[in-house]
Amino acid sequence: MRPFQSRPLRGRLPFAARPYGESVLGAPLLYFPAAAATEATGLIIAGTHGDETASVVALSCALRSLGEHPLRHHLVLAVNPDGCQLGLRSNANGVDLNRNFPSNNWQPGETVYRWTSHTAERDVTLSTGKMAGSEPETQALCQLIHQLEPAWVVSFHEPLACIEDETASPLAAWLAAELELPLVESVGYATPGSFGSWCRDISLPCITAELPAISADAATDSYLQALMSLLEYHP
Ligand SMILES: C[C@H](N)C(=O)N[C@H](CCC(=O)O)C(=O)O
Ligand SMILES: N[C@H](CCC[C@H](N)C(=O)O)C(=O)O
Ligand SMILES: [Zn+2]
Repeated sequence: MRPFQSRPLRGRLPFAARPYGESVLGAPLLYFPAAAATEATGLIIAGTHGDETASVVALSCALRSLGEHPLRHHLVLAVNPDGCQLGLRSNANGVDLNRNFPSNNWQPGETVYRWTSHTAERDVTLSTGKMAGSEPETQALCQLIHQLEPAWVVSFHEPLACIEDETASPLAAWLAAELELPLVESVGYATPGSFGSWCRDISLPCITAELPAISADAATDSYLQALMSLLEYHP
């Protein structure tokens, strides 16, 4: 496969991003729209957890490597720009956005995560939000999805090193093969109020791509072609 864009020209983003809302701290929430959306157009998102930035950087590199080639799928590089800027899993309100979606299984109170992938216990606490869908980043993404009506979503996280799809769809199997990661039906623990839970409620196919614990540099090195292929995916 390509690269389409020669490396000297990959420094800048090829398209202007479009705002779809504002974060808690007033940062624009940005997406790159597909050039000509059809029934097969999907949505790719990353940076829901602001401390999981290898996929944000590697997807940006893939976008820049495609150059001005029309974008086939919509792309959100950073669902949680405040978290990305501050190095937080949560948004600026201390809410784990992937426990804040207005899904039927949303739960009030605290949620926990692991300090690093070498920590056995999940003992770092965050909030799930004052109510389901309380956060501007969550609300704006839900609204964007209702507006765009994508056929599927691939949601990038780190560092569990798997492709999760409860339906084991052809796209998930393809992505698992491209990224050389195992295809699983579940990440193995409950995630009430997660994006995937909300997608299930609205019957929107959702695949979670969990990269391994990897630097942005290594992710770009290892996954550039696969991510370019995902941006261009057509069955
Ligand atoms: C190790 C990392 N800080 C972490 O918390 N990992 C997972 C969640 C991974 C993710 O949200 O994509 C955890 O075990 O809670
Ligand atoms: N590591 C992610 C897993 C997400 C699971 C996915 N199925 C979803 O619903 O978003 C988390 O703890 O938030
Ligand atoms: Zn995550």
